[in-house]
Amino acid sequence: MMAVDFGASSGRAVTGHFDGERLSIQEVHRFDNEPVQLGGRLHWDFLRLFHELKQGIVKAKQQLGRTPASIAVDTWGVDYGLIDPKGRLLGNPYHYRDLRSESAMREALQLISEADLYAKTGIQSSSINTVYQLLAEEHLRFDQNASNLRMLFMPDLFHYYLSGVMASEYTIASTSGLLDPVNREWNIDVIDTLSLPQSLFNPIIMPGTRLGGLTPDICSELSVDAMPVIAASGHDTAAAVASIPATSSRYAFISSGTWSLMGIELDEPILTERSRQLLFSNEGGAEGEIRMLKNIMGLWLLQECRRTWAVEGAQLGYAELTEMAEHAPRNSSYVDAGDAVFLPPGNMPQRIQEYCRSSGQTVPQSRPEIVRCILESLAFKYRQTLSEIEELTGERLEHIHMVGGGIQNRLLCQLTANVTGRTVIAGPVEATSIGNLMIQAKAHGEVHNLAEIREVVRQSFPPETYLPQNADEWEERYQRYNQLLVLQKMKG
Ligand SMILES: C[C@H](O)[C@H](O)[C@@H](O)C(=O)CO
Repeated sequence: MMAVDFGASSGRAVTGHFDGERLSIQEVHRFDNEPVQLGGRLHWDFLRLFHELKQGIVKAKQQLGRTPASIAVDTWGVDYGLIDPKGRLLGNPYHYRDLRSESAMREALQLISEADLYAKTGIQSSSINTVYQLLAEEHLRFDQNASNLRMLFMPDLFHYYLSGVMASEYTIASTSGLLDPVNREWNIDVIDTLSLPQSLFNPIIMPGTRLGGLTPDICSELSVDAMPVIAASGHDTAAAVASIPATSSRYAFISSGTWSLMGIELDEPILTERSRQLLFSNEGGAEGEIRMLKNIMGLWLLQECRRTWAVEGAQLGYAELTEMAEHAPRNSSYVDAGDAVFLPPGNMPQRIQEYCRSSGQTVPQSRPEIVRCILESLAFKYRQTLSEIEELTGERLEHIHMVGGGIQNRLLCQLTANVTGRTVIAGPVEATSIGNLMIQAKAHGEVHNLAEIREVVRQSFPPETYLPQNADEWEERYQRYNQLLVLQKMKG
């Protein structure tokens, strides 16, 4: 089998061999995912990404010596492409960090209240949500043809160009702010209230659905057989959560990458006014369960600092940045890693210093101090989010499973254990690709449910454990962080 995982900053094609007990994986192609600023708007470079996908298929066949048994694509959430009646893509998809949807969000909330929208869709209100992006869409506002257009989320868009089949896979559709989290279907009432054409939306399919084989064009272009295209779990976070090597059900998870998605798995959504105020979303899982989670800015803060420092002439690797933070002077400045001020691209070191200055804190000057401030602020945000999850569920969670590329930052894993006072179980790094591959294995009937998938992951990719250290010292520092946030909120 092969999985193609598109993250917000990089992508990879990974082959997987499942022998009935263990999964072994091989990365056959890795590539950068660089968005493009064009005419003041931020876009994904879809043609480039589709080319990289095809490179991945060619290299997978070379590595395996035959066409893989199947393929599935997963990507980040919320973004989409529009397809015209002739099946053509109407331009490069917009990037969710493009701020075009902010005004559309304000307009939408004139038509339906935030509380009502949350009760009907269970998604935290954010301008990145697909619902607001669609309302900002020129093609829908001014195009006579609007009612003949079809919307395909990023993984569905790749699957369409591989198989010719249009459909909306459940987990990715659940990131839109347009799905009813109870019946797991489009919320027509919301769609009509916002005057979006119903014809835009494709039928919802559940994870593991076979869409069809590769098109003859793709097969002849790449000299491969028509392997099945499977809509495994299109949303990368859902694929990552599916591969958590958990033994019990009472744990919190953190899917760590460009974003940190922190939450818990539930049978049914929590749609209370309190969960809305705390900015929790109810996204869909690989077996129809609910991932109640919060979007936290994550390592995007570090990625953007690294990009800014590169422009200043300092090419710094992530390991180097972490090393610097390990030896940084004692930090006492924090930012709220949930604050939307950090969403758009830009000079992040300056934005962090400005945040500390305007909140009356010591301003971190050096790069090591800024990295340390970021990592500690993330760990404190995880602690705050953990207590909110426990408040909403009424349960104490004994440990935290951390998965994804971000766990390679061992300092952040240890800080998370220290600040939360809980055991952190870290792994696998390639959780998204592994989850994608194992849901394909399920579609092939090789495994039957999430519990079996997690047993395979545990045996194949043993996780690492971090135990809390110096809990008292971190408890006192967390209280200071909390006071700071409360003050910030009061200052609005
Ligand atoms: C916008 C983010 O991509 C989305 O909210 C998040 O869930 C994700 O997909 C992270 O990869």
